[in-house]
Amino acid sequence: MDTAGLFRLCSWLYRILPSVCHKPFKPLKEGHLTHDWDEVEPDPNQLRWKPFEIPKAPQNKLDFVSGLHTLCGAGEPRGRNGIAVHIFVCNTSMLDRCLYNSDGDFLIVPQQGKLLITTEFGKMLVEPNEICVIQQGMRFSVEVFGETRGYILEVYGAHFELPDLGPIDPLCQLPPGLCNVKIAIAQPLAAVTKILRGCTAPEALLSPLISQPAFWGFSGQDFSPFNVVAWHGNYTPYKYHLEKFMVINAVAFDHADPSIFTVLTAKSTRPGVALADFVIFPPRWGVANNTFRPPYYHRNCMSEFMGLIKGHYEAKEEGFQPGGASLHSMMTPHGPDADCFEKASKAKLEPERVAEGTMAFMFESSLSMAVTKWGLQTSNRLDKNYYKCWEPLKSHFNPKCK
Ligand SMILES: O=C(O)Cc1cc(O)ccc1O
Ligand SMILES: [Fe+2]
Repeated sequence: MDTAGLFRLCSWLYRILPSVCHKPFKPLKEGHLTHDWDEVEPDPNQLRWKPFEIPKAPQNKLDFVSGLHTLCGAGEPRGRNGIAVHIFVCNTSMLDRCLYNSDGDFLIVPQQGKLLITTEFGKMLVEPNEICVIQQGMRFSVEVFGETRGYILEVYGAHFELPDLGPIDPLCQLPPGLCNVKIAIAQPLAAVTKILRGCTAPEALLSPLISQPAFWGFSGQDFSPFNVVAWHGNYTPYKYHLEKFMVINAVAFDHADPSIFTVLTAKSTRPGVALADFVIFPPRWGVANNTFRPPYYHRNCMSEFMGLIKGHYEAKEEGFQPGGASLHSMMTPHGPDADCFEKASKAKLEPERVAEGTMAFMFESSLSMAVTKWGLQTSNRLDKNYYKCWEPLKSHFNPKCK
């Protein structure tokens, strides 16, 4: 039970047997999660990763849990203030085991492969271009159908909610803009009544425990952890199709801040400053006049982690690939690559489709994120040449020009 905004979040689950009947938890060596942000020296550079590699089954079988890797983050779960970005790569379903996160909430962004997620509230099929949120404490198990990859934003101490909409949330008309909860958010429909397998596999119920960046597990429960015959309440997992986002943009001139593309936000304790925003860059029209339409060059007070679900990101046609990522730390300069700059500077400013067939996203945080050892070294996916994409930029300043 928790509160977020004006709503008390709470659900009641009616079970065949209470969850409490189980053997003691034991620490487990599983996955590669951490919230040790001092593993390696901080790196203020613009960072970009090539697509994270998905191991091949059957030689290297990984499920959703064993294929989890922490890439970057800040803060920590004990103090209930922080975030982590994880990458998951897997090829095998979680068999006879499930997971809950006692530290925080997971916003899951599948990039390749569908996830069939069984929860205590019901099942959700989550495909690339959809996202789902599994909140603190909710047990779930993930079935996959081949090589699967995606991104996770974890928040400690806050829940995701719709961003404050200000003037685009009219009292007299429906629907309000951006991600409209009334028409768009789907919750699992039915309680699961008949998943009867219990936690019989070794260490079948896994939990990353507060203060331990590791999994704990128990086995020997002879009834299903999903033994819920009915539930009611508003604290549930949910999913959202990114195509349903109502995109708002500048229709006269200038480049609007990407916070207009915020799907969900997790508020920090400082009013107006997000612990983390989940922002998308969907297909849309670009119509602004007298404007350099791609993102401007900028340095700002947020950490910007970006991923690409499909297609090409408008500011970097090459190099930033689906299944890869980038991180621009606070105050680190970044912006369109030289190709994009040249093309957009010469382009005729007619209405044009932007980002057709594409879905890029950003996890933007007011915290200063550090990268893990896996991110900088072990994953071996860091693009050492990223900085070169800006090298061809040349000065066009010519005071004699009319
Ligand atoms: O850096 C990025 O590519 C993300 C971004 C996009 C945009 O349109 C404006 C600002 C911004 O940080
Ligand atoms: Fe940016």
